Amino acid sequence: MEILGCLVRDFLIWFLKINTWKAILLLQIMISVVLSDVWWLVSGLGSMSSIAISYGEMGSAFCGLKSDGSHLVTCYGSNSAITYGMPAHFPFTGLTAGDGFVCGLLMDSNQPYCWGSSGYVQMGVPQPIIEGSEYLEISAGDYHLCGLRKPLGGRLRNTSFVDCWGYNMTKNYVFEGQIQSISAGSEFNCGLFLQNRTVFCWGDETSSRVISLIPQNMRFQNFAAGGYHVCGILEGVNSRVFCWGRSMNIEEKISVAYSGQGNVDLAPSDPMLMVVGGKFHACGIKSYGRGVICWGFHLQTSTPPPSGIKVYEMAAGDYFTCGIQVETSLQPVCWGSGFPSALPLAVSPGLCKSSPCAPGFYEFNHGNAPCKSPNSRVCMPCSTACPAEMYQKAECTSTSDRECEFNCSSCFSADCFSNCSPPPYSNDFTGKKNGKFWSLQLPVIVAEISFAVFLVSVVSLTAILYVRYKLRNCQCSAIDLKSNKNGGCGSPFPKDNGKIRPDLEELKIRRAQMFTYAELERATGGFKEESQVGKGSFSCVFKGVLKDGTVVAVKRAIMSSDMKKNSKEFHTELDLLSRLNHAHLLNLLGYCEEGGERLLVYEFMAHGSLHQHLHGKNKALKEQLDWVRRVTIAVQAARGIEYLHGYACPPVIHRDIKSSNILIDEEHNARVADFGLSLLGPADSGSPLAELPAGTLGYLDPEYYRLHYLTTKSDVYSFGVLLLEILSGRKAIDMQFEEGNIVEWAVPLIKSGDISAVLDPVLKPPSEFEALKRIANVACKCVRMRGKERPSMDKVTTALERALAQLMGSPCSEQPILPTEVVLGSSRMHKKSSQRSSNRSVSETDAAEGEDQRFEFRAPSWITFPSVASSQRRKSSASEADVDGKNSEARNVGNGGGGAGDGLRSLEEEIGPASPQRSLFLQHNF
Ligand SMILES: Nc1ncnc2c1ncn2[C@@H]1O[C@H](COP(=O)(O)OP(=O)(O)OP(=O)(O)O)[C@@H](O)[C@H]1O
Repeated sequence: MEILGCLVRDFLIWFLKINTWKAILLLQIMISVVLSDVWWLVSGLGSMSSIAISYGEMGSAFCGLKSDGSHLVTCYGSNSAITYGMPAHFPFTGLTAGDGFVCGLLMDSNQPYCWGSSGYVQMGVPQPIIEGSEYLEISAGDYHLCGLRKPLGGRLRNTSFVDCWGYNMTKNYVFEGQIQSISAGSEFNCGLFLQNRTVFCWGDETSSRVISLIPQNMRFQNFAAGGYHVCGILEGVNSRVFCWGRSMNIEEKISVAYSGQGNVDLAPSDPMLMVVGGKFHACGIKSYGRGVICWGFHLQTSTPPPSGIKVYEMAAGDYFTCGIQVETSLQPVCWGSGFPSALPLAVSPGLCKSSPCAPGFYEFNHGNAPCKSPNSRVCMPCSTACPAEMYQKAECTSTSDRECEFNCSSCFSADCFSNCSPPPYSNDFTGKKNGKFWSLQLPVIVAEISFAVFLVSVVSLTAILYVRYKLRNCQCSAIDLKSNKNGGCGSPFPKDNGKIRPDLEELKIRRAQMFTYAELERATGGFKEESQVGKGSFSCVFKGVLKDGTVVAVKRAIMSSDMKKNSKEFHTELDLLSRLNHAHLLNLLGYCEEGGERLLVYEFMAHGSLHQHLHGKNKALKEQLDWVRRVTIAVQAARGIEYLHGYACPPVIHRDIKSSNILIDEEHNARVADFGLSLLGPADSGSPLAELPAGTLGYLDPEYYRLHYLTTKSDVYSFGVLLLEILSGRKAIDMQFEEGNIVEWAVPLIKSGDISAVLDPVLKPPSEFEALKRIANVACKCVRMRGKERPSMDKVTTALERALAQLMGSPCSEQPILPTEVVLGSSRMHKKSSQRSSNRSVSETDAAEGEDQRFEFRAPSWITFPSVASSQRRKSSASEADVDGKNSEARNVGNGGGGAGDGLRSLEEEIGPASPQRSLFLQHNF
């Protein structure tokens, strides 16, 4: 509701910002929805078309079928493997492209042929291929290609066959029902059933959620998959676009707005002829006038789509899109980021077909015929019915598009007026024609003006009332605060009143406060050495006392030229950080940014860090940390991380879970610190999406370190190392032992059943030894080499809670009684949906189900949830038994935990190089 309120308010503000006349026109246009029915054509990130765009680390390249009708291909771009490796003499029916490669459907054999380079799809005719198989359409995702086989007759006429090649996809898929077309997204594919016009998808939906979000009852004319979303044009009169997936919704808009890196526009309501999908955006050709409109994510540096031109064919790369303009000798124009805006080659505006154009299409002919063969032609979809204010001058025929003209007697848009106005210098008001014009238009204009005045009055009145209402509310809350606290003296954060200590709980749910450098300097006694309580790689931490008596920890960045950061980004990120709110996260209270100084102000943790307890010089501290305390700390830290992954909005990957970032407060409760620091890391490359792995040696997830594949499971790995550290009392890396790496030392011992060899010799083994065994098994699962095989944090938390209950001698470990029940953010809002297809294929069903490794959108974190009992939470965890160590560890022995070295070696072969841009986009924005 709050979000809706914000949107309505934003809309009103924006509405008032634009001038009244425009506002009225807009309102009228909104009121008059154009009813239309269209046939059209689509092409996506990888769908087949006469043009295709390859993208990726090797550079981008545009390929198209030549405009002379020869069906030969021509390419342009910075990926030389594509431009030089292009098979110049093979005629193709259509093209598609993925990350680093382009594929064409060979005209002669109807088989795909690829060129460029890909670690996953074989270049040439992809292998293995069923001999003699012929394809109707091909479509490429990031690292795979799929082909829809030509339909068979007989009893198989209602069965469709799709063959795929590439990363995680090499399979022959069989579907019940006739598929009209397919379109590949980044790591998934979708198809449109011919009969019931529903879309189904299959593949990996981890990052996109396109499978679980498929609209069940919507019928589509056609559709296109993008990187992490799908957009389709709905059947019916208004040909509206409907999109689903991760990059297209309102949460994205909010999260991207907070990250300050770009914008997310929502899908338009205009009738569309065609849509294409880029990595995180989509573009469509409007049904009338063939203008382009784009939505979804766009970087702030993106060039907007061209206006005032007619586009006939479109294809999308990752962050840009190109279209063919017939008016400029069939040369492509491009917009977005990372590609030239005009390309020096002429390409066909559509695929040549040998059959006559179907109803709703007309034969394209713009001077010279685009197809060489006299019997083939490019068929273009007819524009939809004429928009409001226009009447149909000529119908769509087999050779020409529908023609519409403005109806000058019912103008209400600027376009219409300018079209209907008499030409300049003939403004003769006494003229017959003009006299007629004005006699027709005058009543309309008068009505428009009266309506405008009325509308402006209503909107202004509403705005004034709204502002007054808000102001009154603010005053009330200020008064409330005053009266509630300290007999009405001072603001809730009394910077200037040294006597009043602010309520920390209240601070938690508010944004971070800005401090002056002088204030913090005073609080820490001039950052004197005695105030220093810790030191990190990039900062020193000082204990300080604010003017009001609040004890705080002030983290002061060590000054370096690299630390210069865009001030706006700094604020945006602080804003994000200050929205995290959980009992087991260290709260950010404020910040200071003055000159080169960067200071963060946190709650002070009286008992320092877990690292100090486990590995500090004071041995007594380690002994004081008995098994119950250690496991309690583990449970609480797990809850904090679980919140970051599952409930913070946008979710946060911590990236630096380690014992020195687990702080212990006055009541001996654990708090995860340094969260979101990834968001505060130096931004330098100009591209918001490029960054190198960061973290601490010994805790760093090998998958992330080696392949830059960053997901929430990277934190799970680090947490596994932390668990081993808690159990053994050893440092993550300690070269005084023969086996210096804790994972390589502990995992084989645990797997061989020798848990006692791992336990900290400083403590006696507890009577409930099984509980520690359970935790050791959880730790082993967390440090598995492949992220997909690690449990998610919610499952880890549940398993640890049970172990803690057992350790505390609870008679029923299914109902753990916890020392400190989490108060905030522990309600599970969304049940995770399993990876599934709405129309399962035969071969899909035997595919192994991986662990969840994804982000999910949750209610915003600043909305606090009622506490939910652990047993309740457990119900939503699907397969915790696996985490609990009661089964299948043996099954996973070969998966890495035991043989870390082997796992690392085979990792790059087994796991695709997650596009760093993709993972970092997710990391930054979701
Ligand atoms: N809020 C706090 N209250 C009390 N002590 C703190 C607080 N924050 C940090 N410290 C202490 O300061 C130390 C350094 O913290 P900091 O976050 O700067 O570095 P780190 O996480 O240990 O290392 P790195 O920056 O290399 O990751 C911590 O280990 C802890 O002992």
